[in-house]
Amino acid sequence: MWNADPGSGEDMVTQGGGAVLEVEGLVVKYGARTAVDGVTFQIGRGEIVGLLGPNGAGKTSTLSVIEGLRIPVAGRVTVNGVDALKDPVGARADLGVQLQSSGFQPELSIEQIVRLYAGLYGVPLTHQGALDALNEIGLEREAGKRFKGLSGGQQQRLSLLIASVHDPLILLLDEPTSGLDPQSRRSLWARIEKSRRDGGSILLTTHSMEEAQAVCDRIVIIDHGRLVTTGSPAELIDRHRSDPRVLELAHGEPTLEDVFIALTGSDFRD
Ligand SMILES: Nc1ncnc2c1ncn2[C@@H]1O[C@H](COP(=O)(O)OP(=O)(O)OP(=O)(O)O)[C@@H](O)[C@H]1O
Repeated sequence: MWNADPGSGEDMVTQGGGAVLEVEGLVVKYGARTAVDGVTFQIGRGEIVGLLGPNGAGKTSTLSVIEGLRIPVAGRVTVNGVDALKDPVGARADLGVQLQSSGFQPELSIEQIVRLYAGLYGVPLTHQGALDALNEIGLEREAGKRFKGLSGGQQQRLSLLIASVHDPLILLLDEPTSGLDPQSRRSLWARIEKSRRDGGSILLTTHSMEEAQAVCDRIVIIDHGRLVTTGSPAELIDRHRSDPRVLELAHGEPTLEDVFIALTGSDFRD
């Protein structure tokens, strides 16, 4: 079910009738420090794209600009044809952003949180509607609890539900499965796949190469704020399988992780 190697990213974008997200020449600076240095990539309709890179590569900074939380020094972001820098509110209507746990109101119950965000996104839910939505992620019985009373896996499932409650065209997920046990991780993957089946596109970051290989149609690798390469997991492995650095790292058949380390180096990052 996962990673059926749908072909190159270019093909996906062309077949899908155009990109739903275009990032072009993005430059993000913090003072004198350049965090993102001219990154360009596109996401086609129904694509799951993994934005990968070592610590400090510029992934979160890139997502922050797409989400409208940070103004870039240069570049363009287009969400379903809308210039996200000129019309951030218009662009946000098509985005589902996974909030970090600290973003949720501590005094509200889970049901109230779901209904609050559904209302904000313009898809108000009744009491039963909220319970049905919670039932989908196995949290119906926790409806009266506070967010902090949920386990890590339950919190992640809830934040993914809230990010996707309005069926956004594009879901942006920053390390959606970090710290989760294998069961919760699989359940999150299933929900991500469901969003895609419903016609959505997903841009996610992860440090798990196993996850990227399993879930993503296409990988965009960045390092030191610059695009290193892009392609489906199978393409990246095929393209680099004879690279001496990959041959040295691989134990048998090369993996995406072997290619990733070969391309980004084995030094520790900040
Ligand atoms: N608010 C900030 N102020 C100053 N520098 C920042 C800030 N946020 C990020 N940086 C720097 O910008 C660079 C890119 O950071 P960013 O968080 O985008 O990387 P990342 O790829 O998401 O890293 P990680 O995998 O560790 O989350 C890093 O050098 C980081 O130290």
